[in-house]
Amino acid sequence: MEGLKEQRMLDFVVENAVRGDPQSVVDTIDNFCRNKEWAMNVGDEKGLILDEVVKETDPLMVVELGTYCGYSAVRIARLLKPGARILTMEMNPVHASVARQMIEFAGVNNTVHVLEGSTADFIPQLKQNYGVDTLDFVFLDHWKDRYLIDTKLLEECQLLRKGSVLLADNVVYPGIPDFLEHVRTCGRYDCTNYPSRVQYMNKEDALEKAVFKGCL
Ligand SMILES: O=c1[nH]cnc2c(O)cc(-c3ccc(F)cc3)cc12
Ligand SMILES: [Mg+2]
Repeated sequence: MEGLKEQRMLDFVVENAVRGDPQSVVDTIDNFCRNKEWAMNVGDEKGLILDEVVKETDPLMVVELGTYCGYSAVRIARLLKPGARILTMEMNPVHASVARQMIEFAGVNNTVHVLEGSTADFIPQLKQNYGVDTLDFVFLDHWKDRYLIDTKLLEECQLLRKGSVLLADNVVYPGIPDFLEHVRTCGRYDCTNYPSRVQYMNKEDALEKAVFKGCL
């Protein structure tokens, strides 16, 4: 097996999925991860919960923290109405490159824009450099040590408004205790836990939804 797992995943999608069909890309990645090589996409089980929260939110402005190979960006984009936008941030240049190709293949590149670099740099730039007013939906799926810092940064940058929805992956495994403690006790969020399992494994995990109640 040459090269990186992520490159092999992209090759498998190009070989087996239907160009321009985001559902086929999602299904093919899940097939790859179940039957060939595990990878840390949010996956099909937690993906169904993600779908439900996206559909109930029906967002126009989405930010994703942690693109990886683009699976959840494609998964979210396939549910959005015309004019909706996803800005997704990825630190790892190889993953960002694979994600851009995955998003292009799925035909959602007019909806999804990959920002290569750190959330610490990009979040404070969203209003001025990316024309963002406030965010309707944020998917946190990057690194456990960044969830809380970045949530506070989103607040400080006035990017959240009453009703903004944060959805966090991995709150049980790998586990994000400081983030959970904050959103559940600071008084500014209404929280809901969605028990599930680690992608493609029989191990407990969960998603946490935190709806911002406004600054006052
Ligand atoms: O590092 C991660 N970032 C974002 N999402 C993740 C995710 O959904 C799962 C895991 C993960 C799960 C099981 C395991 F044995 C090893 C890593 C890591 C990340
Ligand atoms: Mg995750």
